[in-house]
Amino acid sequence: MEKAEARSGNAIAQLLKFAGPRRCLAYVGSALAALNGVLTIVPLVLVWFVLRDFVAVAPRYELAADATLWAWLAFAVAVVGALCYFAGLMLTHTAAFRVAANMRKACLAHVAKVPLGYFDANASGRLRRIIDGCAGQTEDVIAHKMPDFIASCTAPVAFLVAMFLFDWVMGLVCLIPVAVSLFAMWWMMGRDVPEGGRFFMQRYQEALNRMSTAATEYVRGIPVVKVFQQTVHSFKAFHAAIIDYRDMATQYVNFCRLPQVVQLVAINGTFAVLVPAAILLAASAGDFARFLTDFLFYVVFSAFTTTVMSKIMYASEALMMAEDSVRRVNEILAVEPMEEVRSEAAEHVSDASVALRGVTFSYPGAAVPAVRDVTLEVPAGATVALVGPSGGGKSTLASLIPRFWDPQEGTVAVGGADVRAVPTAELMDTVAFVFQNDRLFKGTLADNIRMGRPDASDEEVRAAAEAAQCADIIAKFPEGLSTVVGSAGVYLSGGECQRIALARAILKDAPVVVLDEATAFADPENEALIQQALGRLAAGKTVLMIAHRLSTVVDADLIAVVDGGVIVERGTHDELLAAGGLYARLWANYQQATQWKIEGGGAHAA
Ligand SMILES: Nc1ncnc2c1ncn2[C@@H]1O[C@H](COP(=O)(O)OP(=O)(O)OP(=O)(O)O)[C@@H](O)[C@H]1O
Repeated sequence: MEKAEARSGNAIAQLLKFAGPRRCLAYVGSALAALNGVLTIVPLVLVWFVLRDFVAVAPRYELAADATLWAWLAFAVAVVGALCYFAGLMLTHTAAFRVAANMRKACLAHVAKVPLGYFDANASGRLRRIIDGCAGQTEDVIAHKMPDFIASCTAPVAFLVAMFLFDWVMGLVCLIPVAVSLFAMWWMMGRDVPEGGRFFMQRYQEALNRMSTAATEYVRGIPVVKVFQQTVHSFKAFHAAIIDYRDMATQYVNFCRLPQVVQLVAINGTFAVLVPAAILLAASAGDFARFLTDFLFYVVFSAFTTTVMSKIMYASEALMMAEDSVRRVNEILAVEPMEEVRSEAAEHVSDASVALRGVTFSYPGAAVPAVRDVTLEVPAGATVALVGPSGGGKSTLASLIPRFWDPQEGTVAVGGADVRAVPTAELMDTVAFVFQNDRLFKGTLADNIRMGRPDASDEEVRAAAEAAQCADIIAKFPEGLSTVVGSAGVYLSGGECQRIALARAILKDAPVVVLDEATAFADPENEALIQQALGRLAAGKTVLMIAHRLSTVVDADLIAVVDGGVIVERGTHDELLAAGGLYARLWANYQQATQWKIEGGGAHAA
């Protein structure tokens, strides 16, 4: 609730900045809306003139010569008012679309520059909700609510002026409910109290986010709940999120109860003050006919007040939403981008070596570093394996090479150049990264592979698929490489997805390959195919491999054992076995586990 809570006015100004030069459309649209607010009063006044003329000559109505003129004038002003409103809306809509589009573009352009590791901590669903949802919300605010709000504010001002044309005492009486209603609205939304509307939208959105995240976790975990016969309460986070949301909403409703009732009574109760005032004033009215026509004007106006105040109320709510949207979008835009080196200061990759020197890195907000003072040289063409207990820091080390994060201390060099000084495109061309759970995008298998090198020919895509042992996947579907991933009936197992991802990396043909080996493959057949694909990918390349199964690292040029964020041992397989340290223990455990598997399998077969 600190600096981010821009006031509604600021929020609109910040939103309009996204419209660029087109924000003048929003200003002109708002001016037209303001004019329309004034013009809605004028026909009421003119109709009152008609009434006054008729009352003055009653019952010889044909003598009211000007009445027709006033009536036509009222009609003309109403038409001009409607045209102003229409033109204003057209302009605010154009500005609103521009704001929403530019907001989306700014966020997308910015997230493209933030460290890739940012996406680990910020689920794609949450980012999508902010980028798309907030932009959508602001569209409605700029296009409709802002002009409505302005028109609704200028109308009472115009009325204040008009009021002096008639009976100003009755005019003042009519304004009492308006004043009470504005006070109630300020009470609900304007005050800087923690339970007030100003902060409600932020807390409401946060509670909703927590609830939807917890709900997703809950749905994902349903199989576990069923298998272990747990109740809903086992999902404490979901339950707590619902209770939290309920408490927050209840607190807000309790807070709003009194001011909302006062406001609704006030905006609907103009008659309650107008009629007694009229009764009191009638006794002292000199010209009763004139008094009656004035009274009629205020009767018509009181209905108008209700509409105006309702519009102000809804617009205020929308402005609070805009404020919240701006805050969320600003949160994204405030994420420190990864600096792109200026071309004159750029360093270029000269070979396929990788070197980490004195590297220390802590995740944002983490109390202890995930890796500490790590130095590791990987000569061009060598295969280095990172092994070690879970949580030791292997993936973190590997992720520093393609700049998922930048280390706080030390340097990471590829081909002799500090990765921070290598232009992003050059670094991405040099390093291929194969994740444990590589995702496939909605699109054909060929599109998914071609992402490795967009200008690759169909033949090259096919060759990469074959090298990655994908022949059986392609043969499985009648449309082969043109099969759309994610369409009905197209399901790829984890191992199959990884082979497609390997084909993508093979097609990319980058000289440095960072491999995060999958912990578990679906079946031995898949595993053997993946090993072959990995072999094809690694041939002739510099490979940094995070290995979970030690059988794959036996032939590595160097094995680095990572534990507690530091490299505790390094050497070849034989050297490390001879040293009898952590690696030797891990190897013994691994051998035992494999033995157990074989025996278990044998027993099962028997
Ligand atoms: N995105 C993240 N944000 C904060 N901390 C993280 C993040 N990713 C990993 N960590 C922490 O950093 C430490 C090292 O994790 P890392 O994933 O690098 O280990 P690992 O050796 O690759 O483990 P595994 O073999 O289980 O994949 C762990 O304590 C982990 O909790």
